[in-house]
Amino acid sequence: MSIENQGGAAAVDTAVASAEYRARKGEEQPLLSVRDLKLRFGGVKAVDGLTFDAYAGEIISVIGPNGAGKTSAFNCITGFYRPTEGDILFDGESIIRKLPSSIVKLGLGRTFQNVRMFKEMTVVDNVKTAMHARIRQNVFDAILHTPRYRRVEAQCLEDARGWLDFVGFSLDEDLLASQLPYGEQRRVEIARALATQPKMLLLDEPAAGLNHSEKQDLIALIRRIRDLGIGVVLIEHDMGLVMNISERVIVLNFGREIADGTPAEVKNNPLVIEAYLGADEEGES
Ligand SMILES: Nc1ncnc2c1ncn2[C@@H]1O[C@H](COP(=O)(O)OP(=O)(O)OP(=O)(O)O)[C@@H](O)[C@H]1O
Repeated sequence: MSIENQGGAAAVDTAVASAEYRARKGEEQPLLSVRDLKLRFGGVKAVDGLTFDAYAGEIISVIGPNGAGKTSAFNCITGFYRPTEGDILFDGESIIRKLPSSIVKLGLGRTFQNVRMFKEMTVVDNVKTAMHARIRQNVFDAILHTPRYRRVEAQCLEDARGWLDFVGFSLDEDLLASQLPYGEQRRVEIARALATQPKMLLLDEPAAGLNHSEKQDLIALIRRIRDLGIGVVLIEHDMGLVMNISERVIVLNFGREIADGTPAEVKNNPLVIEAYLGADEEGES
């Protein structure tokens, strides 16, 4: 895979994005701050001293060859793995000892490389379930179906439909998740993540398995999410999409960050070119 000659007419004005980022750095508190993060699996350094900041309302991509440590880093940030060393601050608070469910409640949502939904539940119920992560329903209200319970449920239903609409889901909300084509499952997964009301959303390979037109829809959707003021951090192998949409790109190789800059900056970075060429050569041998 090459990272050269990617991007396109619709790519962000990276010079402006870069200047804005530098102006913000030091002035504004980052929403997410990853500090010298390390994760080892036995002798393997999956993440090796990763440090970066991410801000609200910004689209960042984390790229790197297979095995570079991208998903491991995401799993540390979202509480699925406990890092070996380092710290992760979200909204100024350390989250490295928190459970994934608590991290979601703080406002850090995510999607997974392989879609994770309740396959035998309807689409709309899948989204409502995600909302329940934030809503406290009294067990007696639930059993007795009190007016309070019915009011909260009605609000959940309305919000779930709102998020399905927002992601462009146009099929029947009462279909089972297992009945959906793959591209629609991906949309609903993003609706589920949005329903947790994140301040920041981590998307793990959102374009994987999508066709060209679905990718165009995804690009528009990610921009709409950013326009809500939500920070978006994505891991992605589709370089056309990355270069088109990202305001900033962080490049990992062997668990280490080798570049952090605008798409134009990283595309021309010799270390990045070498990392990708090396990966291509390994693939060919
Ligand atoms: N649960 C695990 N146990 C042992 N080693 C692991 C585990 N998860 C990841 N690794 C190793 O850690 C390194 C980083 O893997 P990781 O999946 O984070 O990379 P990645 O950049 O997300 O790769 P890809 O692009 O292929 O998804 C690899 O060497 C991988 O083999």
